Amino acid sequence: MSNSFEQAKDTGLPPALSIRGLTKHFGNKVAVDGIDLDVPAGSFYGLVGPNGAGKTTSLSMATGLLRPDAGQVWVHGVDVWSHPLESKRLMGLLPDGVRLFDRLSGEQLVSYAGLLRGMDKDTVTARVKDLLSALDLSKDAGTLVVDYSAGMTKKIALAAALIHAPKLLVLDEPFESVDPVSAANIRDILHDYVNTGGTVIVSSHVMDLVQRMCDHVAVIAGGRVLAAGTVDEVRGSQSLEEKFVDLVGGRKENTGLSWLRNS
Ligand SMILES: Nc1ncnc2c1ncn2[C@@H]1O[C@H](COP(=O)(O)OP(=O)(O)OP(=O)(O)O)[C@@H](O)[C@H]1O
Repeated sequence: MSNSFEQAKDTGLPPALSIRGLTKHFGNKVAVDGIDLDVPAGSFYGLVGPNGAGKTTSLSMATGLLRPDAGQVWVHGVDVWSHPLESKRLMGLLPDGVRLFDRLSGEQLVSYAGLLRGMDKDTVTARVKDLLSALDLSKDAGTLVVDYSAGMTKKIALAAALIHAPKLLVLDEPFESVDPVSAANIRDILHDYVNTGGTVIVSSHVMDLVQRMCDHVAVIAGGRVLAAGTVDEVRGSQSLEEKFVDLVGGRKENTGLSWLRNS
């Protein structure tokens, strides 16, 4: 894994996201244990790890939503915690499980996100229309978000994250509950975004998806980075799923739950 200074030497640009020594405790529990990570600008970066690995906590701290106990984070060279407004302008976020203003319609919610970002009304109106259409939500534009399904809610939150055309998109579990056609549409949008200079960080439990979709990956477990680099560097001659199981361990022999067997 290169550090931010090597990255700067290679491309003349700072990484899209650079993390050093990021740490978070909850009581006695170490949720994130001194993580270092560089996400190159223009990469499609997967973040994978078992349940409770520290992915959401790391992404929350990296994006200014949760104050770290220690460590620093830069987005395109801007310190997230000392320059919150400037860094947040560069980012679009799809957080995991954060409540939306769900008494707004989908159209109102995305418009509100654009207006909050200081965009003019005409641009917001045009982009909302484009986003709802690209995410197959046009016919539900007037429905209250509280009445959306889980997958529709993910998609409208993604639209709100995209409206200001950020340079870095951070997506926590974006495909959870999303149907296969919508997921394919979202992947197309994200690939197009990366091909035109954006950077995407996506956390996921679906190794096959990360292997196909991402060019870089970091494996996190127990609040530490176990491996990071290009997908090919990390997986070597194995599939990403096999490598993940090797790195993380924890496969159980199927000897338990005898009471669950019918024969
Ligand atoms: N607000 C909190 N209070 C106490 N403990 C927390 C809190 N948030 C997270 N944790 C703990 O920190 C650890 C990391 O949690 P985190 O949600 O970051 O994991 P994750 O990798 O995103 O997991 P998953 O894949 O299941 O979503 C877990 O042990 C979790 O129980």
